[in-house]
Amino acid sequence: MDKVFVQGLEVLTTIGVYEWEKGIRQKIRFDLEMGYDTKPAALGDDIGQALDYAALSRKVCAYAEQNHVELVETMAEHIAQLILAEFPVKSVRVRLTKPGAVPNAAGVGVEIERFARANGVS
Ligand SMILES: Nc1nc2c(c(=O)[nH]1)N=C([C@H](O)[C@@H](O)CO)CN2
Repeated sequence: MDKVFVQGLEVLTTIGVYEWEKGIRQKIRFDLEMGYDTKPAALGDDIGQALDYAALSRKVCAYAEQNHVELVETMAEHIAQLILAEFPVKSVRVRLTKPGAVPNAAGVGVEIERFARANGVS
């Protein structure tokens, strides 16, 4: 399956399990990979048949900025379900990194993969 990806998409949001985290915004980073047939867009050289990674990135940023959760797991799941619901993709892989959350680690986080249902509804 072809893939369309977005790498290193950074968002400032309120996320964390500790009280001190609930009053601040922290940076999170998304690496996204969508299963999508790119051939029709390529044959027609047509953005209308492409998975528009700019539009997708805007939706992800808006959601992550405006919705505050405790766990990186929760945010990753919400983003995966948002993409499956709003874009005609076959699958989505979401890697969410929280840089600087753990001293001496460059980043921590989760990576999940979710699939569209067979009938195209997620
Ligand atoms: N599996 C997880 N472990 C932890 C999380 C999380 O979201 N998932 N979050 C925290 C704190 O919010 C941490 O990021 C603050 O430094 C701790 N462990």
